[in-house]
Amino acid sequence: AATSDDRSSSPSDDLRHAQVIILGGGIAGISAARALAAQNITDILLIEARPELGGRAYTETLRSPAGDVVIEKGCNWIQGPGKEPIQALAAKWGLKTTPTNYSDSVWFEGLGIEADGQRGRFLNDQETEEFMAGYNTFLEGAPGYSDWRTNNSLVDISVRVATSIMDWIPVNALQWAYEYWNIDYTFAQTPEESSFANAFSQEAGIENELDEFVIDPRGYKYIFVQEAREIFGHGLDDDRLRLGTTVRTIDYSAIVDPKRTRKGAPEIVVHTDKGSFAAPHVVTTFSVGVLQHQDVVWEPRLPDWKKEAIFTFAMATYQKIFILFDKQFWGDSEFIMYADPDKRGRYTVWQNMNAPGYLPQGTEQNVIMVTTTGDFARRNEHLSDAEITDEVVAVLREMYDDVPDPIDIVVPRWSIDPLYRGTYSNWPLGAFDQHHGNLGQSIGGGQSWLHFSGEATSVEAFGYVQGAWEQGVLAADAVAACLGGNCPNATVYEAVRTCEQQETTVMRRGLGNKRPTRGGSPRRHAVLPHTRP
Ligand SMILES: Cc1cc2nc3c(=O)[nH]c(=O)nc-3n(C[C@H](O)[C@H](O)[C@H](O)COP(=O)(O)OP(=O)(O)OC[C@H]3O[C@@H](n4cnc5c(N)ncnc54)[C@H](O)[C@@H]3O)c2cc1C
Repeated sequence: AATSDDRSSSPSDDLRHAQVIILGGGIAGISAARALAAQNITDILLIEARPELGGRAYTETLRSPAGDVVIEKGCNWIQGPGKEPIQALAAKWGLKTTPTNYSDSVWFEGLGIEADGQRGRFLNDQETEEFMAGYNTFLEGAPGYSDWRTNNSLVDISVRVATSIMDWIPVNALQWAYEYWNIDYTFAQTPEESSFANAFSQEAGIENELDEFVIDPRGYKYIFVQEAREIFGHGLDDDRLRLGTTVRTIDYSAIVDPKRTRKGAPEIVVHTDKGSFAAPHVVTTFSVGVLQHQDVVWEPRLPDWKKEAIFTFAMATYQKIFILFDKQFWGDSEFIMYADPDKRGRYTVWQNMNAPGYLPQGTEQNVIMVTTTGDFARRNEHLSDAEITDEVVAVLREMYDDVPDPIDIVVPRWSIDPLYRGTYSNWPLGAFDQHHGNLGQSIGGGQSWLHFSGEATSVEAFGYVQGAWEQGVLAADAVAACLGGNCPNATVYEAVRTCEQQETTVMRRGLGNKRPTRGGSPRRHAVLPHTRP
C-alpha cells in the first residue's frame, strides 16, 4: 500500500497535481474558481461529488400531465445583507425574480392534530393585528437592546431570553405562529437556540429592502453555472472540472510534518472515489454540517481550535415542501399561515406559488409550498413522501373546502444527505467571534495551505448566497497572495477565553483552584497541529 512518502510529487506517481484544488462545486467553489482565473491562476482542479454544479442552489421538478414545474429545493431568494454581487449576477444573466410581499398574508387558527373533521377559522384583520402587537413591540426594541448589551460587554443571550426580558412571552398558537414566522422561518432554529446578538444587532440588517424570489425555470443555479462555463467551457467538459467525484480523505500531513515531503513544496493530497489529487493549496467549501459529520476524514485530525469552531457553529435545517395540484383552491394571498395549537412550527408557513407574479394563474400547474424547520423538519425527513402527503393534505383540508389529492410532491431531505447535512449555518448561543474567525481560518505554513471557505465562514452574510460567493473570492485572494509569496498572517485563537460570568460558574462548581492559571492554556496548539498532549 502507498505510504504518504510515496505520494510525493514525483512525475511517475499516480497523483494528478495542480496548483490549487477547490473542493465543492457550489456557489463558493465556483466563485473561487472564477476569482482565481481572473488573477491568471489556471492550474486548478474543482472536485464536486454531484454530477452537476450549484450545490445548495439546487433545482427539482414537480411532474404534472400539464407540464413540469421547476422549483428551488435550496436557496430561493436574493436577500440579506450585502446581496449586491448576486443582484449584479442576476441582472447579467437575466434571472427571473419576483418581489416577495410578506404582509400579503392570511392567518388561520387551527385545531391541530385533534381537528378530526372539525375546522378552525381564518381571522379578520383586527384579530390579526391584536395577536401580532406584542411581538411587534419586541421587534422594534430588539436591535437597540442588542446593541446596548454588546456595547456594555454583556454576554450574549438566546433570543428567548431576550424576548422574555422584553416581556414577549408567547402563550397561544397564534403568538407561536407569528414568532415562528419571524425567527425560525429566517434562522431555521428556535429562539432558544439562536444568538440574540447575532440575530438582532442593528448591523444584521434584519429590515432589508424587498427580497426577490427566484422564479426562473432555468433555476437559481443558472447564474452560477453560467459563470462556471466561462472557465470550464460551455459543455463543462474541461479536464480541470471533476464532477461526480466524492472526496473521502484530505491528507495534509505534509504541511504539518515537512519531513514527509521529499521534494518541492509540501502538497496536500485529496483522496476521492476516482483517484487522488495533490496541490500545495486546497480550498474546502464543504458545509459546516459536512465538517461536523466527519463525512470527510482529515489526516491528521483537525486541531482542537478548528474542531471547537466547527462544532460550536450550527447547521440548521429548513425544509421547503412543494405540492402540485390540478386546481388552485387557496386564494390569491402570498402567504397562508396555519397556527397549530399542538406543536409550534407544525406546517405553519404556506407560500402561494401561483400568487400574482409567480407561476401563471388559471393553469393546471398549481403549486403551494410549506416550510418546516429544525427538529420538525428533521423528523419529516424520516417519513415517506406518502406520509408527508397525508399530513399536509389534512392541514389543507382543515383550511379549505374541496381539496383534491395532490398530483406530485417534493420533500427535501437535506440533513440526512451526506453532501450537505443540513441547509445553512446559524449563529448559536455560545459561539464567540473568535470561534467564527477560527472556522474560516487556514491551516498550514510556508508554501502550502488548507483554506476553509463556504457560506458559514462569511462574517456579514453567513447563511446566505452572497456569503458563499464572497467567501469564494476571499479564498482565491488568499491563495493568490500566498502564491505571490505574501501569505496573509494566520490569526488563530488557540484558546477562546472564558468571560467573567463563566469563570464564576467554574468557581461555583468548586473547580476554582484546579483550573489553569490565567496566562496559560492547558493545551497549546500552534497552527500546525503536529503535537498532541
Ligand atoms: C433549503 C435552503 C434554502 C435556502 N434559502 C436561501 C435563500 O433564500 N437565500 C439565500 O441567500 N440563501 C439561502 N440558502 C443558503 C444558500 O443556499 C447557501 O448559503 C449557499 O448555497 C452555500 O454555498 P456553498 O458553496 O458555501 O456551499 P454548498 O452549496 O454546500 O457547496 C459545497 C459543495 O460541496 C459538495 N460536497 C460535499 N461533500 C463533498 C464530498 N465529500 N466530495 C465532493 N463534493 C462534496 C456539495 O455537493 C456542494 O456542491 C438556502 C439554503 C438551503 C439549503
